[in-house]
Amino acid sequence: MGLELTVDNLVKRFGTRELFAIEQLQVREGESVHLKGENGVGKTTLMKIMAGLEKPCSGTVIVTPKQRRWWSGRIHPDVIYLHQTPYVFMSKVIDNVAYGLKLRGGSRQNIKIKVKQALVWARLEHLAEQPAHSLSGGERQRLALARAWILAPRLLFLDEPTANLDRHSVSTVAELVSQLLKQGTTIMVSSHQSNRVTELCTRHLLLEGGALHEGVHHENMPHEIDSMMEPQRYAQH
Ligand SMILES: Nc1ncnc2c1ncn2[C@@H]1O[C@H](COP(=O)(O)OP(=O)(O)OP(=O)(O)O)[C@@H](O)[C@H]1O
Repeated sequence: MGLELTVDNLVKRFGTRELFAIEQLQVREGESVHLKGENGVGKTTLMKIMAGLEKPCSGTVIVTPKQRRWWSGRIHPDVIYLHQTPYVFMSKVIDNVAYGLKLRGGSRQNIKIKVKQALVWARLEHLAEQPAHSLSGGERQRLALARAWILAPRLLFLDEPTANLDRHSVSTVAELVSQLLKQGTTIMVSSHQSNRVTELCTRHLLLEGGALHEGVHHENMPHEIDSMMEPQRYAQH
């Protein structure tokens, strides 16, 4: 059964200010969603609530097939939220990539193989031994994507993944996101403007004036973009 996330009557307030009230939203497996909206409208807050990292004031977010009340504090293992400014541990790049997989358990040999695959996938192999905190903005985004990729999420929230990146870095991030889509990962990406990553999306939502508006669907827009990568090389994980 496909993963489905359903939002019902979600309200978020900070003090007396109502940030948004969202009656209904469904995200189905395989979708690629651009969450658009001006700075400060609540994109981050909404995605964090959907990812189970923040509580709404009222309303529900339910994911099926595993029904779960996200704000009970439990994070769904198939859902990952990547922050706009990726957090890195004070350790080497390779250890940052391995972290989540080690928490999940598994043989050392298997973890080693997957970490290597993730580093190659995100084009970070040459930086494997470098301290993660010394990475550039673009490299950090790739590290964040590698850490997500290695855990094979079914739903991935990307919060402004191209903020402050130059054109080349945006293209590289777009290529990695394109790979994730081809592998079947459902993606919601927030950005106040269109860019090469949001262009991969077939569904567009606009958060404006505290309400969510459905945009245009481009059903047949391919997820393909020019890529120098070998697409299916590490498709299984
Ligand atoms: N913990 C908090 N307490 C009070 N206000 C908050 C809190 N978190 C966020 N806000 C406010 O809620 C509003 C929405 O913030 P949010 O980060 O969700 O917006 P955004 O659409 O993601 O913005 P941007 O595009 O600039 O990242 C902002 O005005 C912010 O200051």
